Amino acid sequence: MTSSIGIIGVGEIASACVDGLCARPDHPRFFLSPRTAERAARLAEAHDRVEVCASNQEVVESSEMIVLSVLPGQVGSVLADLDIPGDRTVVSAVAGVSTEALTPLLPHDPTLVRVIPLPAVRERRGVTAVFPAHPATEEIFDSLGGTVVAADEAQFSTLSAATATMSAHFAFLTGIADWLEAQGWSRADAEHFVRGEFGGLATALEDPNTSLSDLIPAHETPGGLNEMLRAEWMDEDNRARLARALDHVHERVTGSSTSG
Ligand SMILES: NC(=O)C1=CN([C@@H]2O[C@H](COP(=O)(O)OP(=O)(O)OC[C@H]3O[C@@H](n4cnc5c(N)ncnc54)[C@H](OP(=O)(O)O)[C@@H]3O)[C@@H](O)[C@H]2O)C=CC1
Repeated sequence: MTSSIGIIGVGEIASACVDGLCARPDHPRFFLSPRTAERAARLAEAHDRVEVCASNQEVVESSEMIVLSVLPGQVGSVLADLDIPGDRTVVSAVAGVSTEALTPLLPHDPTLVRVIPLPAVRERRGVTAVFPAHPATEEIFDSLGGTVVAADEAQFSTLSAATATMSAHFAFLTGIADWLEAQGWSRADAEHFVRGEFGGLATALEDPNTSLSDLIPAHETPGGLNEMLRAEWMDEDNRARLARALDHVHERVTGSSTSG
């Protein structure tokens, strides 16, 4: 595995990666940007071989692989201040900023890989999209839960669009709790019940031998209540609206620029 990883942008997703990787006793050394001092200090205190550098450039000097995990609107100014040698690998987690947009910001032409890590990497259960194929990057993210490698950047961006569905999932669960509350349940009981109902379904998702479409009949009785709700709620119109909403997000992520 890569022996040293630098992190520029020690935010939510990068710290989830560091926590996840540091669960392995043989984890790489980490060199963190000093910008988010409190979070970087927590990571350095929690794990062996994790150091906070004096500057972003020191992160670059110390690391074989540099994970770039700032917000899309920050990436231009962050890279303008850095000199990244051509023998480094830059792994960009920055959403929606294409290789074409990043390349002019990396004049020494380091290897550039794009990834979409998800928060579950912290528990080593996050499947990360990677483009292009890059064995060292895949090894890192395989150890955090798995990877899918896109054949081209257009295909990669479809997974970026798919990640936009997470909060809608929670909005769906909130809608069920809202309905229960409107029927007279306390908010606490309604939420407790919905959390239990859906938390229990995670196990079904973990079985790779059952396709998602097979999980539908596995969770309904013919002519039963689940079938009734699904047919009325997730009808053709609703599925088409979901596909259209994904199209719109996809259009947004593919029309990217470094100004985010
Ligand atoms: N969260 C997620 O689930 C996912 C996020 N992403 C992408 O990953 C990137 C990071 O997201 P996330 O972790 O959620 O965002 P955060 O806002 O939590 O993290 C961004 C970090 O970058 C730091 N930063 C800003 N400017 C600089 C700088 N000049 N030098 C060093 N660090 C700097 C910020 O510090 P400060 O707070 O001081 O500004 C902050 O700690 C984004 O592009 C996002 O789109 C991709 C997949 C999933």
